[in-house]
Amino acid sequence: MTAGLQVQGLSHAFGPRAVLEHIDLTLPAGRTLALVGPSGSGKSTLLHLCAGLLTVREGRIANGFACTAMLFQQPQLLPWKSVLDNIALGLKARGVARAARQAAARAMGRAMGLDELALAQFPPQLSGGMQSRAALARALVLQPDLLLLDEPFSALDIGMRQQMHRLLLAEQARRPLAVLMITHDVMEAVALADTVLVLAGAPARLRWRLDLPVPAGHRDDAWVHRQTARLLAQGAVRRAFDLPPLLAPAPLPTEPGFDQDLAAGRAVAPVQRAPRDGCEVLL
Ligand SMILES: Nc1ncnc2c1ncn2[C@@H]1O[C@H](COP(=O)(O)OP(=O)(O)OP(=O)(O)O)[C@@H](O)[C@H]1O
Repeated sequence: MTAGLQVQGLSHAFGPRAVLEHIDLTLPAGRTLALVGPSGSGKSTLLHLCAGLLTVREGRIANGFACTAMLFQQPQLLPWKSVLDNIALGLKARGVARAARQAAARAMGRAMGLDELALAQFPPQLSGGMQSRAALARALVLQPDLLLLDEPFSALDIGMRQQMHRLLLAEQARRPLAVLMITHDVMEAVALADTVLVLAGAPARLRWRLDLPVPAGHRDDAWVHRQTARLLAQGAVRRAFDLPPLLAPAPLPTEPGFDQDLAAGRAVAPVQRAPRDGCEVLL
């Protein structure tokens, strides 16, 4: 039985065009892994392969989680169903009786900040932020142990986005929910993830890995800003995003964090625990 999500030697091509090459990653229970990279680098392709929406042709993906849910860039709520019924959709598909699924959907919707009026409305009547809450509730009501996030918060303003982050972190504080997320927003990745992986190149490989030892629930804005600056100061990361070199590199923050240049020496060895603070690093 596979523990967590394991991706080994994964490559993918669309026709003659190679998109991903030799991707290795591991996501254990309760951890968050964020994939960042330039547009078109294959983040969605990798996520869709993990979700089973694309067929793996080279390499291996083993998903040992019992229940996987996914959130897309658009909330994708059914406009002809009430918000409550939208949240309950997955439970209906599982065959849960109407009264039980509505009770569970109501409780999750309320936990996501949707009041009775919002639950009774139809999706087009809600703001984008409320629709995002409904989409998150629809995923979490299934009690997934793996959540795949395909930039679901990208259209939200910064305040709304942070509210969504808090809801997600609250769920992770309650139970060991693993999250694999892709985002364009490096700061969002640093705010939420235990590990940030930078994907770049054509075909894309993992170029950089940053392990963040402070639990996401204990990070403040200043810490996130410093760690983001630290990541974006790395030459390999700047090259990945086609950013010009820094003229006068600022001193890197002294907080612990483990940077790994994955492009230098591709031999990926077993994952080991770093004794200093329990972060996992590729050695
Ligand atoms: N179904 C497909 N058929 C052919 N090419 C595809 C398909 N899906 C994606 N691609 C190509 O694969 C490459 C990677 O696309 P992908 O959407 O995975 O990148 P991304 O990093 O998620 O991009 P973005 O950040 O802009 O969403 C792109 O060049 C894209 O055009």
